[in-house]
Amino acid sequence: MSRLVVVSNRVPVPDKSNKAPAGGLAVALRAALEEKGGIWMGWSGKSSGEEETGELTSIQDGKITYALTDLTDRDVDEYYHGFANRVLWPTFHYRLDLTDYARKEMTGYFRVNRFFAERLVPLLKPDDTIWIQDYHLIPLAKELRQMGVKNRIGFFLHIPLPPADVLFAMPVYETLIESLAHYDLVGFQTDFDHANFVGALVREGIGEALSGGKIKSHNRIFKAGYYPIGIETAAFATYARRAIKNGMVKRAAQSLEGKALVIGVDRLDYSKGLTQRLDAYEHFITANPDYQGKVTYLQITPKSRSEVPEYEAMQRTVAEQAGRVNGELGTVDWVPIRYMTRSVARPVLAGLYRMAKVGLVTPLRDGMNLVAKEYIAAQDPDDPGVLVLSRFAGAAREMKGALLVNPYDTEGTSNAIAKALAMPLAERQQRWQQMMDHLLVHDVNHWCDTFLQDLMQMPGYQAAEAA
Ligand SMILES: O=P(O)(O)OC[C@H]1O[C@H](O[C@H]2O[C@H](CO)[C@@H](O)[C@H](O)[C@H]2O)[C@H](O)[C@@H](O)[C@@H]1O
Ligand SMILES: O=c1ccn([C@@H]2O[C@H](COP(=O)(O)OP(=O)(O)O)[C@@H](O)[C@H]2O)c(=O)[nH]1
Repeated sequence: MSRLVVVSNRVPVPDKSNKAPAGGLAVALRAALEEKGGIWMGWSGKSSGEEETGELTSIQDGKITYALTDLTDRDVDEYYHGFANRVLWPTFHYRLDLTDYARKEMTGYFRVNRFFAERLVPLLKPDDTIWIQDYHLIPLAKELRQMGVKNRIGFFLHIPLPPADVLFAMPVYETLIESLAHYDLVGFQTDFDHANFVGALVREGIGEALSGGKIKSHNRIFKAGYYPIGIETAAFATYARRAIKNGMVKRAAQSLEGKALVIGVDRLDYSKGLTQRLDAYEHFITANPDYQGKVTYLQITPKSRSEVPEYEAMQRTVAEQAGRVNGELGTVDWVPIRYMTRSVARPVLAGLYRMAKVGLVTPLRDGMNLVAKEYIAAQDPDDPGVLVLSRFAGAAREMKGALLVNPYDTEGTSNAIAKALAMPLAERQQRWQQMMDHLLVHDVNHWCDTFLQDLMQMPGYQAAEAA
């Protein structure tokens, strides 16, 4: 059986001192690695200062070897904060206004990808299956091919892929598209992302769609498809059921004093639509005065990528906005918004989701959004809450029982909050059941298995295949 080699920017190394269960992606990939045996390689999250680090740190856990590399300060700055998070992230999230393209950082991005390839090659065996994750590592297959690697290589993009008009505004788009042609399978989160990719190739005259999801481009035939990522649905539902015994969850429930809970959980990221969401909540409270003092909105927003200027600026904007709404609408015995920037462990999150009558997931653009799926998995079947979901989250392609909103439409989102809070039990149950049935089948193992099955069906790397 062929070994699996996963490469991602961040590597969820198991931490025995941390009792919190890992996220679904880590669990699914770990399960696949455990079954096949394999390697998970990536950045340690640490900087080695000015000097390039010599050795990979290797951690053995059962049949899995975690292989971690430090990066220099310059690498972290140019590759991660710079090109990945100031060019690729905003462009792929349709935010050309926030894209800050610089040639130096682009060079750093390609340099770090080559560095990853150099580190990976000595670890590889000829029949390993390689699965590369996300936008940080788009050029990695090309680098590996140049070093003679002929293994099957798959790539999964966790964030959206925008249409050609947006994508082509990025100065280096040709090189990145060409890089994708070195994979055997390229996976996206949704049918829209997949269609945008094929559309961009066709429009540029650099690719054509063949039958069976195959694509001919840059003298290669490879496959592209969509594989919406799932969560560990059944396990998450169990955490949520058990969470009522958790001390912190109990204290949170008592502190509500009977008020209806509305919850939002997002990294502090401009793609998550936080300012628009706060506007919508303010509008809801103002337009529905009967709810004053009867509802509490808890927004859990761990800080993220704080070294990137746009993220740092957002920390102030969102905190000030939450403070202003509380100042203007709050009373001596009611705070409309509880806003926190500390992260919350997943078992506690599961309990909070279950307690919440409304899950507010309103990104301006999101690859998938696992919070939307976790909120549904955590609900009590006898009294489920309602998901208010942005139509621009990848999750909206699957979660048909949600109240879909346009997050730019303040009044529309405000109306959806009101509708969710007033929704009769029978309708809530019918909507929830439909989504839960879907999530139980389309869980994270399903995502992992379908991607790997499709990858294994590819014939392997043949440079002259399409000639
Ligand atoms: O590693 P960070 O820079 O701290 O960022 C955290 C992760 O954010 C992104 O998540 C995406 O993947 C999710 C799972 O597929 C998806 O639900 C979500 O919509 C995406 O935004 C990023 O793509 C990851 O690489 C980061 O680790
Ligand atoms: O305080 C927090 C906030 C978020 N999360 C987890 O972070 C993930 C966020 O994933 P999502 O796909 O929603 O967005 P991303 O941050 O990857 O863009 C989810 O699994 C959340 O449960 C968490 O564990 N603690």
